[in-house]
Amino acid sequence: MIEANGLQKRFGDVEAVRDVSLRAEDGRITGLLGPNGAGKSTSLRMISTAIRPDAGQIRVDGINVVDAPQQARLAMGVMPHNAGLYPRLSGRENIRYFGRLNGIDRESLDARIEHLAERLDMKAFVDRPAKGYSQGQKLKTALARSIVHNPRNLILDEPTSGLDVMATRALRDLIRDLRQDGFCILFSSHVMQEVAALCDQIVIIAHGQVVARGEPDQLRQAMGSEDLEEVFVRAIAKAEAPQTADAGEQS
Ligand SMILES: Nc1ncnc2c1ncn2[C@@H]1O[C@H](COP(=O)(O)OP(=O)(O)OP(=O)(O)O)[C@@H](O)[C@H]1O
Repeated sequence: MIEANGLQKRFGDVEAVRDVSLRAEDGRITGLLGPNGAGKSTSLRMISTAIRPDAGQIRVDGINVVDAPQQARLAMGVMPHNAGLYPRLSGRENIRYFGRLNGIDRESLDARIEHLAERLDMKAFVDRPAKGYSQGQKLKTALARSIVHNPRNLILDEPTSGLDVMATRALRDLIRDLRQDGFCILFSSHVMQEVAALCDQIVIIAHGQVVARGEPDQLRQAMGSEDLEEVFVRAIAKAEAPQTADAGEQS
């Protein structure tokens, strides 16, 4: 489980995150949705220990990520935006390298990679150099790499951006499978349809603040529209009229 409370982060004059709180449960997919520049990546980077928040608390499976970042990292798999693979290494070697960095011993690592290659249907390409991989193959390798240490929480930053329809579909299926396995999954997107297709819970942010949250049906009700695209637009409009922004937020 991932819990963040009152996150704030400033880069010089830019208030990237002003007030973000969220709770992502095990066995559920939580989508962090917002327009470009809303503060999604910054929030996920704070949660995944890449940067320190200026204020606020983050707990992953109860571990305080600011006080115990290394311990927290073991509990999380992270797929950053545009995560690259080493092109000359095979998929297996890419995954193994990450596994070794995470301190997994050689024997359990080999077994784990074999399991993931089977689970993610990677056998046909996992021993080829990554430089020839299709988008979908790259994605599976990056996903396997991010969960090689067997975390219970998975954070994905705009995982489908730049992917074609087939690769997007394959990734969605994989994410659903991981939910089935009990993973807590938190991912960001600026595309409402993307989030609607996958998420059990949606947190909408704009201008660094949470402007609405809830299950898709709760959001439809709160924003008075059946169309989730319209829900997104209305929630963002509320953020742009700050005096009414709090009224629309659902817990
Ligand atoms: N390292 C940084 N230095 C300066 N400004 C930054 C930095 N990182 C983010 N920002 C700024 O903070 C704001 C939020 O950025 P962030 O990347 O979190 O948004 P986002 O919601 O992920 O957007 P996108 O969908 O475009 O990726 C933006 O105005 C961005 O320019």
